[in-house]
Amino acid sequence: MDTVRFEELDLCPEIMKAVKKMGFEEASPIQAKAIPLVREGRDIIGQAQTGTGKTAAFGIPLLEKIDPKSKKLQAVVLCPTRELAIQVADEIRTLAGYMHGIKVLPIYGGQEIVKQIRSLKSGVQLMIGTPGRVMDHMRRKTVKMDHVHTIVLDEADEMLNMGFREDIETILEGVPEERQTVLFSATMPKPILDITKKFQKHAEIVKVTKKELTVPNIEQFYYEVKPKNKEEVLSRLLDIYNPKLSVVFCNTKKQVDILVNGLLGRGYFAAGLHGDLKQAQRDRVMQGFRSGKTDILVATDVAARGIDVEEVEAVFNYDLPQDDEYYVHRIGRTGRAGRVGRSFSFVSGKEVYKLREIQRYCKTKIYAQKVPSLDDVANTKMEKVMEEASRIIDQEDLGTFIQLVQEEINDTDYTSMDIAAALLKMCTGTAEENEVENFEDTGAEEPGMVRLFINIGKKHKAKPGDILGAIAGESGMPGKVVGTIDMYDKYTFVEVPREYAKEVLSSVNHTKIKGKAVEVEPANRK
Ligand SMILES: Nc1ncnc2c1ncn2[C@@H]1O[C@H](COP(=O)(O)OP(=O)(O)OP(=O)(O)O)[C@@H](O)[C@H]1O
Ligand SMILES: [Mg+2]
Repeated sequence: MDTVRFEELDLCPEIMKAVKKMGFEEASPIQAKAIPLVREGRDIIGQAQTGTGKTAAFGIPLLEKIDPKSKKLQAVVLCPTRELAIQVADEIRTLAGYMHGIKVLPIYGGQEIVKQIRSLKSGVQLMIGTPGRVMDHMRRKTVKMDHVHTIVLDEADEMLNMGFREDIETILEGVPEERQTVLFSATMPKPILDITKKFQKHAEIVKVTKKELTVPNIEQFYYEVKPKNKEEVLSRLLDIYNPKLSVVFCNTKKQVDILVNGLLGRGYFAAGLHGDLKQAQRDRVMQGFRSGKTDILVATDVAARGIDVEEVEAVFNYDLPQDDEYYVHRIGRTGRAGRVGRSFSFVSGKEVYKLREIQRYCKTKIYAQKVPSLDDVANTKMEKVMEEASRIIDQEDLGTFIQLVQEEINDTDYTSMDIAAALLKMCTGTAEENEVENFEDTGAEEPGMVRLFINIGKKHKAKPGDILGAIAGESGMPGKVVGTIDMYDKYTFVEVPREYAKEVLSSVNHTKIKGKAVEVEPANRK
């Protein structure tokens, strides 16, 4: 980052104090470039990568332009989503924390209009709103635009796309012509730039030039995954990378709901966000996510733009986005303000071509990765547990625990190794079941068969070619298991018809046969 200190930008002392309190040391490049121009009153089109501080780039000069003595509405920021309106209002309020007499109000659909009208009457100078609700207030005359001198369109390209264009036009027609109009986004597709001519006067493009549209501190990966395996692969990646917070993007509301249920069923703290939820629910979901109570936000593109949550360490494209720009915005939910992040995109079949197109558009490389196996997941969990165990051994007093283990050894015929292994197993938890349904290629030789790798216990030694009728008999399913393939001591590969596989696994667990069906392995055949 080019370094410009906030001192050099000549901010008013109150804002300077707030900026320091927020922990900003240097102005980001877009802030350094845009603040002086917006302050001069110029119309600008500001473009800079995700998470590089565009909000303060317009928020600071906007606050400086507000006359606190007048209680009239003076500036309006338009945002494409309700969550973003709330967030931008919060950031600007924080920036205004030491200023007196400035009222900032978010206005969005789904919130009680009567309450909004009451707040508006109390003299709001700066309104942050979604286009639909702002228009609504203009129609009701509960908002008067005649003293508005500045309008900001945050995520301008999104708002000017077909969906919002008319609304924006209507709003701008209601604002005095001598206004200043400022647009910001991380992406500015050419057609949008043409449209902006209609809204702005001699606009200057303020672009922080970078080759890539995405920030370099996000590592970008992709996985080829069949649609029905996506949930399993997502779980494995979550287990391996263990991100503090993650955002998972799906293309439909229905998929969001399905995935949230699936993840909850697997024991993850996930919540969904999409346009069919009531506003109160949406607020609850965002609050839960911001506070870390929910660590996986599953969302449609409503969460793709602008949302800033510090600890998001991973973004998943569960479905590949339809538009290239959306890829940029979605993955931009991580790696913000110089932090690092990772993005994982799932593609199946022909979508690989779409992914190539996205890479060309973003001018970045998205690296292909192999889906981690259950072994990889288990190893990662094991490593983490062992790391923590080493720390405890080195740093903590284990006297009483050692004594307890010793007593257990004296009372039983277990070794300390048995006890350590059992505890490790408890800590790491092994993923069993489910796999059969999810995993297509388990390396079975015959079509329609699934290969299982199971621990049948030493006394059940089976030879290659045996029919494991004995096990099947014990588990109450004679004749369903078809044959063994390989032998590794007490571990045996068996091949069973796909439709019986899950039943076999669970019945092997039920009977007294020691051990469990530990894994479904895509085994290497000779
Ligand atoms: N100069 C700065 N130094 C450090 N952090 C900053 C600075 N300016 C802004 N930030 C912080 O960086 C984060 C990202 O800022 P912001 O949300 O404005 O990004 P953005 O450029 O609007 O991204 P997007 O394109 O995703 O909307 C915020 O948490 C913000 O408080
Ligand atoms: Mg933003």
